[in-house]
Amino acid sequence: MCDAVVGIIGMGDMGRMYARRISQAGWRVHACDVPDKLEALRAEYADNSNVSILDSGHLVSRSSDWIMYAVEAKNIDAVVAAYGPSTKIGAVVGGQISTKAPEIAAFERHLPSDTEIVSCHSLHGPGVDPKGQPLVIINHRTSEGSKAVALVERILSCFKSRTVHLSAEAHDRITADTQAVTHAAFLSMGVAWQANNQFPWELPRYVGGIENVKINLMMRIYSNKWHVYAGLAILNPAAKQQIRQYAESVTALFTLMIGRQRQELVERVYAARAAVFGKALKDGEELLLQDDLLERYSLRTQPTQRVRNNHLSLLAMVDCWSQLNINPYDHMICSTPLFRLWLGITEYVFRNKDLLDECIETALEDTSFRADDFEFAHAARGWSECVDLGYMDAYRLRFEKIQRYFEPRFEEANKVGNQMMQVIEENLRQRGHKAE
Ligand SMILES: NC(=O)C1=CN([C@@H]2O[C@H](COP(=O)(O)OP(=O)(O)OC[C@H]3O[C@@H](n4cnc5c(N)ncnc54)[C@H](OP(=O)(O)O)[C@@H]3O)[C@@H](O)[C@H]2O)C=CC1
Ligand SMILES: O=C(O)C(=O)Cc1ccc(O)cc1
Repeated sequence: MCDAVVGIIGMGDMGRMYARRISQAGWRVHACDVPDKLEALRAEYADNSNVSILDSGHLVSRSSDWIMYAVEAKNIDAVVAAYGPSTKIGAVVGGQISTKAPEIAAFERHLPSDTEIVSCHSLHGPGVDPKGQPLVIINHRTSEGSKAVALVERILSCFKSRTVHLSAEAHDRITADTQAVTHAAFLSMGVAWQANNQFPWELPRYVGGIENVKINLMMRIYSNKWHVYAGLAILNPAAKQQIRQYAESVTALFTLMIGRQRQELVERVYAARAAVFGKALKDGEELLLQDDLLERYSLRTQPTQRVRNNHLSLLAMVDCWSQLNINPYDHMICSTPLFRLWLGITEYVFRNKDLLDECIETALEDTSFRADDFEFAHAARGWSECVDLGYMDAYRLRFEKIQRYFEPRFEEANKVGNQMMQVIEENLRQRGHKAE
């Protein structure tokens, strides 16, 4: 029974995805955006009688039973300050912000004290089918015997997502890893390739399934909006430390590589392997990914033979998890499609001893990756410093510079990347690797 009105404040990519699916399931949706987007939104929803575009968040707040804020993380405080006091008596409020600390702080600061707070986070982009993807529901403030959580669950059940209940704090700790650190690695790859003025798919050094994943996901991130990535890194209290550790792991391993410190490098990589992948796979359990599947998804026009790489970005990821005592498999409950691929290629390298030894050997003996690795280490430090200092504007400038460089190939990269993600997600599903 669709007996409640769903309010959506912020009709960007995520707000519109929610409005479309929730209204299709039969709920009435009251939504708004900034004034200069209202006309276009009214035209877009002219044929959808379940969606009403209202003039402002005041009108949405006073007429809706569950109000979901889907605005930029950096704006959440100002937007809740503006519309929060207009919340209908008895309504429940939540948000879609990727990091919950600033959202919850804004709710606590600006909502009437009797307003119940039940928030959510879909762990995927607006173009991904929510079916089977993790959906976090956060019961932050409800009264005894309240039906608020049940209402939100009922509204969101049309996504057929895999619901997980977490506190805001646990959500942020886990997504600092599955999102902020993961993005930091790919953002750094983009900076390094741009710094050396190269498109990796044109180089014989970057051939093979693992390289395809790196390139496609790097392109996917840079083709998106900077504010999503800046918000979830800079405003997540747990992200700073984790991104800093990733940068430190990259630097430490790179230093051992250029110093040709074989014994130290082997010991460090194998210690990290033992900590993260120490447990053997159980009977019947398989690797998340297979390289042959990934081989197909390349932006390259000419097929070429795979070249050995030291995979510094992957060695550093496992070192970082190990230094922070993180078991990435525990984080599958808040995994995005991107994180599953990242963990997949990392596991692929670390669970294959021959491949791992090849990485170490390449790291010590092959200097052809040095220039890229140097820029990668430098970039990882740069992103970490930017996040540490909390510089939104610097983040935006860094991000958009690289975005402009790769932009000519985004359309094609997104097509190839989407196919790759779909096939791999399907493959994971068939083999019973769920987002859990
Ligand atoms: N994109 C993604 O993959 C995902 C994003 N999220 C989270 O969802 C939230 C929204 O992201 P996304 O949809 O991608 O971002 P968008 O930029 O596409 O949408 C945000 C919308 O909110 C509008 N807005 C800003 N201020 C107000 C206001 N006062 N009243 C009404 N509308 C306002 C923005 O307008 P204007 O542009 O003029 O500021 C914009 O249209 C973010 O917090 C993000 O972290 C969560 C999961 C996935
Ligand atoms: O998969 C990713 O990490 C993405 O880049 C898409 C994304 C961005 C923000 C979110 O809060 C959830 C998913």
